[in-house]
Amino acid sequence: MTKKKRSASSSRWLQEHFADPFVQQAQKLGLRSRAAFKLEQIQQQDKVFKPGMTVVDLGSAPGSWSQYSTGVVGEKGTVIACDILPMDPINGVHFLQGDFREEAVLNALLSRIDGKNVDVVLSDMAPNMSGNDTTDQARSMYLIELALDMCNNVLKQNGSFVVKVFQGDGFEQFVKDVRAAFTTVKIRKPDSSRARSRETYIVATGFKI
Ligand SMILES: C[S@@+](CC[C@H](N)C(=O)[O-])C[C@H]1O[C@@H](n2cnc3c(N)ncnc32)[C@H](O)[C@@H]1O
Repeated sequence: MTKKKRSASSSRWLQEHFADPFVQQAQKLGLRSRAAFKLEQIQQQDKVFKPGMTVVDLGSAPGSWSQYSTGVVGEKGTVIACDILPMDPINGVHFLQGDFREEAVLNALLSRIDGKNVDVVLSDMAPNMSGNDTTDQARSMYLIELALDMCNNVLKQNGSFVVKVFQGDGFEQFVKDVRAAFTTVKIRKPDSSRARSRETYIVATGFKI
């Protein structure tokens, strides 16, 4: 069988990926992805996690945000994670595999959470990109709106929400909706987030209920 030749763009991506200092550092530290450094920087700036907290991690695979959060909340804390893809087990993390857009998956997650008992909702969810900007943006906005609904279902008063949002249609309205629900809202672009990526992170604290 002849090997399929890599496209120029995928070869470039691979070269960039392996030369990336955050990728190298993540491998050295046994982290599942470089995304951990984004959350670490958010924690340094905004102090969203404390030991003993309960965290929900939406779009958790391969697991570096779950690894990072369970490390900070410690044995007395809880991390409940969900992804459409499988995720290898992490000590202290309760993982549910399923599509968060499905009501049955939402209900299964809610059944693992004891009412409005969550301190932090994380969402790093991103849809599979089709290459059509309009479709991709709409799919991504839908996921983050569901994540904001999750906050309304499970967050304690003064809880926090960290969510990846792509700049584009719907961004400004989403920021407004988050501002209505939280007392403080910051828009962050961590150093480890690639400059050319439209991704930003909204860090919202002080959930109003
Ligand atoms: C950028 S990755 C998350 C990386 C993760 N935060 C980490 O640190 O390892 C985005 C994830 O969102 C997940 N995702 C996308 N759509 C989803 C959905 N409808 N339900 C659950 N997970 C979803 C993808 O499967 C993917 O694993």
